Amino acid sequence: MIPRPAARLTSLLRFSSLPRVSTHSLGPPAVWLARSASSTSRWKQRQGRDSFARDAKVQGLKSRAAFKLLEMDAKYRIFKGNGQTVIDLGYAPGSWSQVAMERIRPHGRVIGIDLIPAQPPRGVTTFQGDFLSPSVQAMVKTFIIDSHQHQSYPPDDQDPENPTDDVDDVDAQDVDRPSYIDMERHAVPSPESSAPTLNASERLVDVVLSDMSAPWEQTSGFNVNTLSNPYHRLMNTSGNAFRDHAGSMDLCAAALQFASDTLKAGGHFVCKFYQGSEDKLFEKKLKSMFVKVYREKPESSRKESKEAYFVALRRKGNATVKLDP
Ligand SMILES: C[S@@+](CC[C@H](N)C(=O)[O-])C[C@H]1O[C@@H](n2cnc3c(N)ncnc32)[C@H](O)[C@@H]1O
Repeated sequence: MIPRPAARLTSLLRFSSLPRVSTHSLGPPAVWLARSASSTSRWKQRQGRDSFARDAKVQGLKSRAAFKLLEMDAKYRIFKGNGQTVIDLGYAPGSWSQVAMERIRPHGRVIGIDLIPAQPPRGVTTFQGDFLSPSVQAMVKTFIIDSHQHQSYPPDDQDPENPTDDVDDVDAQDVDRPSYIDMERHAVPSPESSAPTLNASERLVDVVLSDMSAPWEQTSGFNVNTLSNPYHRLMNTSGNAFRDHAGSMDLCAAALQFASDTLKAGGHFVCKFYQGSEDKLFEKKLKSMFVKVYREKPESSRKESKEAYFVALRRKGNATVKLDP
């Protein structure tokens, strides 16, 4: 039985966020307006009835998705504690990153990647870009290696539970990284932009998480100009089960290829998918690379959704996968 979220998450309450407001909005295309109003009220009604959504709000978590990861972590011990490196693919709005950060603080690091701009949770380093793009993957890999070489921890005599005020002023790590526009410039695959192949000693990641799901057309939230919860502006399923399944398998494949290149021996991998005909083949690939592989449908995942998760534990030392590009 999963402990009540409120009991387990009191320490996450300290995560508060100041909304960063964008100054312009183009507004909705006229054709979406009618659907937008009704789907917004349906969404609001559903959220109102949803105890996980309410708990998330009360506890300062960026979305109800946090509880899925908390359930899986309670069952499988995905995080081993202080100092780990966690990659959070499809991090926005950031509740999985909040959970991961809480588990691996004070010396761990969480690196989030998402298609859409979002205000990163405190202490999380983020990139905006399409993770299916080899140039984005290459940039993240290079960042992991470079930042590992330059990693600096606070002095030992500083109490990690009570960091000094100046640490509190920093919302997200200030890293020297290319802008989104720089990334887009390299979006056309070229030999230089393809992801570098890493040798075993350059595999520095402890956990790869992927909650990516393909954003569908915007149907609500056109009047929301804040980055603090961009999630509400996207639907993450198309309503077409095969399309959702096929899209999710592409995202899973990209996440697994990245895990194959970056995860340490013994590292863990968690990946969302929409159930369908191709998931067995993907599970087989996972079993070739990890000691244990489980399918999970967390209690907090909506019953009516075909969404589920693979939890793959303990990467085998020399096992790699090569997936079709
Ligand atoms: C369900 S949300 C993730 C919620 C998140 N785990 C949390 O706890 O806040 C799925 C996210 O995947 C992102 N996504 C989908 N396809 C992507 C891609 N190709 N590259 C990067 N992010 C992607 C979407 O933009 C969306 O923000």
